[in-house]
Amino acid sequence: MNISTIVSNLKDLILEVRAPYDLEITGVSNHSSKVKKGDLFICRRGEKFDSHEIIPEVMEKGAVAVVVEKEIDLDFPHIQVFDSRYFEAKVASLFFEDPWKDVLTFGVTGTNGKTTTTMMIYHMLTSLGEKGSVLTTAVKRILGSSYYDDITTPDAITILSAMKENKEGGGKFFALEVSSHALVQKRVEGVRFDVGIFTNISRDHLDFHGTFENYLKAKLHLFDLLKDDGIAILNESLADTFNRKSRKITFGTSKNADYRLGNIEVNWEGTRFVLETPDGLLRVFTKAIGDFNAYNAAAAIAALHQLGYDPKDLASSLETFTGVEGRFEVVRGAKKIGLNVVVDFAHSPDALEKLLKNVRKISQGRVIVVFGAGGNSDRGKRPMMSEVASKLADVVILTTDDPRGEDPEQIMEDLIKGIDKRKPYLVLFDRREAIETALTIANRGDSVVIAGRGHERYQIIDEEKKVPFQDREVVEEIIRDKLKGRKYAQ
Ligand SMILES: CC(=O)N[C@H]1[C@@H](OP(=O)(O)OP(=O)(O)OC[C@H]2O[C@@H](n3ccc(=O)[nH]c3=O)[C@H](O)[C@@H]2O)O[C@H](CO)[C@@H](O)[C@@H]1O[C@H](C)C(=O)N[C@@H](C)C(=O)N[C@H](CCC(=O)O)C(=O)O
Ligand SMILES: Nc1ncnc2c1ncn2[C@@H]1O[C@H](COP(=O)(O)OP(=O)(O)OP(=O)(O)O)[C@@H](O)[C@H]1O
Repeated sequence: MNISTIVSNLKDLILEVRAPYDLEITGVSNHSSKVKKGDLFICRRGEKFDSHEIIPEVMEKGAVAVVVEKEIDLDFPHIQVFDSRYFEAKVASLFFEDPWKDVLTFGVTGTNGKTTTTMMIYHMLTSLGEKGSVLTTAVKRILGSSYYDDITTPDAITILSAMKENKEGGGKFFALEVSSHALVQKRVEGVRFDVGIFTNISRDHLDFHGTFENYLKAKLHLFDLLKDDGIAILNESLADTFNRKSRKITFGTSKNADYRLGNIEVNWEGTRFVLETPDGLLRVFTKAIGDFNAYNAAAAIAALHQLGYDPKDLASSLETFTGVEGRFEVVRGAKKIGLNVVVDFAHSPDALEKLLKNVRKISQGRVIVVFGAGGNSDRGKRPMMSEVASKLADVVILTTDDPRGEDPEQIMEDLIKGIDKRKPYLVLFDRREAIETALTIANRGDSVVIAGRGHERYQIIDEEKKVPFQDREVVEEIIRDKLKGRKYAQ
């Protein structure tokens, strides 16, 4: 691709071009560590860094031109644009040849359930023999190959190059989890979706969005990115917020919902419910535990049914969906010491409430919960989470999550504010000790819930130092030790 192609396709986004029109671009990049020879490098102003300042470094690494947002005196091929991030998304789509075209693309947003709903779509389609790819917090799989990354929704270049790989490898669909951060930072601006799903909204990420209205607005923007014949699928509670031209389909429990859920039953084996679809009644079972998973399944089924898939095929493929790592994940080995242990990613008040209500519903014994709160994030949700825990668990053990750059003592103070002091609670900063204590004080038949970090493989301390720690692995190690020492729950 040459500069001329970029200019003719994206002229409205460009302020000034100071580069030869026949200059060939063989790649696009946005981070100095990823620059390759022949690249067009996009300079961005970030929270921590301004890559306009490292142009000499990227030139040395082989970039042949740069995109700048600031007016700078530069004797090197460059294009000045109004908005680097928006331009990045559009130029990446151009460079990777609009890889969302002729491929079924799904974007899933919402406060909770994004990963699960996206993975349900992926599971149903692959079970039905379709080839495709998925990007979520927990699973990133481009056709056959998987990789791990902390970010939920990657940057525009990563997404669009993955979409191209998917399309070139014969992928017929691409399912993408879309965070509200990504929507604000224009990471998905270069994609057009066949289906956009909005699972639900409750308080989260207000540190980033400032107000709940901004948070909602950010999420709703997903629907501006639908293809002309794209479909918007919303939780019925959000139906009134939708004022776009696209086709709107709702799911929920009221009789107005297009896909109406009923008779939700949850046990340690999974979740069962009935779904009234526009084509008749469907009985659904999934091994993913939790009544909220019935809602996630309803959204996923609605999406595929609207695209023409047979609802019965969808329901039968969902039967083998076992859930997502770190989401209501039952640690099987805990049965050997007589306990139910659940590892879950719930890190918002709403998710914690739904999780604990479900565990309570299917448990005979007491419910003991271990959780903390992440640092450098929404402080207001911390006391709300402990209030929920005090209300719904018999014993609360407060511990450390990812403190990142924040003082764990400060985070703990925020958490303690919401605790009901008349009920049993403990404060144990060391997460391993907190988990071990929960497993030790639990009696046979009790349930221990370890919330907040789900599948995550390390804790982030001292701003960005990563210390290996995975809740499920720690539980398994403690159980092994207990079995060796024969310290069974009584
Ligand atoms: C606060 C935030 O969202 N930051 C995101 C943002 O980074 P940034 O552009 O501000 O980065 P920066 O470090 O200031 O750097 C500025 C520019 O210099 C470049 N740079 C920087 C350093 C360097 O050595 N060389 C270099 O070229 C960077 O590539 C960037 O272009 O844009 C980056 C690329 O799109 C993101 O990776 C990064 O996410 C960081 C890692 C992050 O943790 N974000 C979280 C808050 C987030 O987005 N979370 C949501 C999920 C939330 C949830 O549901 O829980 C997500 O989608 O993951
Ligand atoms: N539909 C739902 N409503 C409320 N809570 C849910 C729902 N689905 C999942 N949860 C809860 O939220 C947790 C995270 O689920 P999931 O990973 O699917 O959500 P997410 O939106 O992808 O989260 P994140 O954005 O943090 O990655 C689950 O472990 C469960 O406790």
